[in-house]
Amino acid sequence: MGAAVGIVMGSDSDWPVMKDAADVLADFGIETDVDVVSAHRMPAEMIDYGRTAAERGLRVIVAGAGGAAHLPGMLAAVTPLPVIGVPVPLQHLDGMDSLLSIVQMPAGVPVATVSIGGARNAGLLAARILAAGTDDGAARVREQMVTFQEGLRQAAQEKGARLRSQRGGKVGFGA
Ligand SMILES: Nc1c(C(=O)O)ncn1[C@@H]1O[C@H](COP(=O)(O)O)[C@@H](O)[C@H]1O
Repeated sequence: MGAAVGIVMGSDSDWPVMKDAADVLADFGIETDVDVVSAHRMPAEMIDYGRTAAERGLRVIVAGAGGAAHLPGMLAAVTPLPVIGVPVPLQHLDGMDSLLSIVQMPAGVPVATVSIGGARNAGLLAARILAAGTDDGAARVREQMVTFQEGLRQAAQEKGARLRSQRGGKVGFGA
């Protein structure tokens, strides 16, 4: 089977952030296709990528960009697939520029925007979108997600236990 999730970014300089999306999807055994696609610098190829994404078998696109981040919104304009936008923080403005560029989409063209630098959550959201299907593959991802969530619950409980023991039992509900 080909890649179900396309991970694209405006430049290879975004990869240290965007890698987290690829890594968590690999943990779920979900195949990804990674590339640099820039709305600003290669508009024709970007439109082509978005227009052909669904027919190439992609089911979700994760798009990250920094600064004036038009890439996620422009992809959402030309594909019927769900697009998850990742604001990439740059040296100036700490990613606020990118966040506001991605999140403030006009009505009719949704981009699901995660937090600044939140590529791991973008990957997890892509997995959840795939898990919402009715096929066997979706059921498999759903089961894995439940196991993943159980891991989060256990880790949070351990954090509480550690803190309570450091404080001699003086924190926690009703302390
Ligand atoms: N925001 C965009 C777009 C776009 O939205 O089309 N294309 C490149 N970029 C961003 O420019 C930043 C600097 O890129 P360089 O490091 O290549 O100079 C990157 O964060 C990229 O996502």
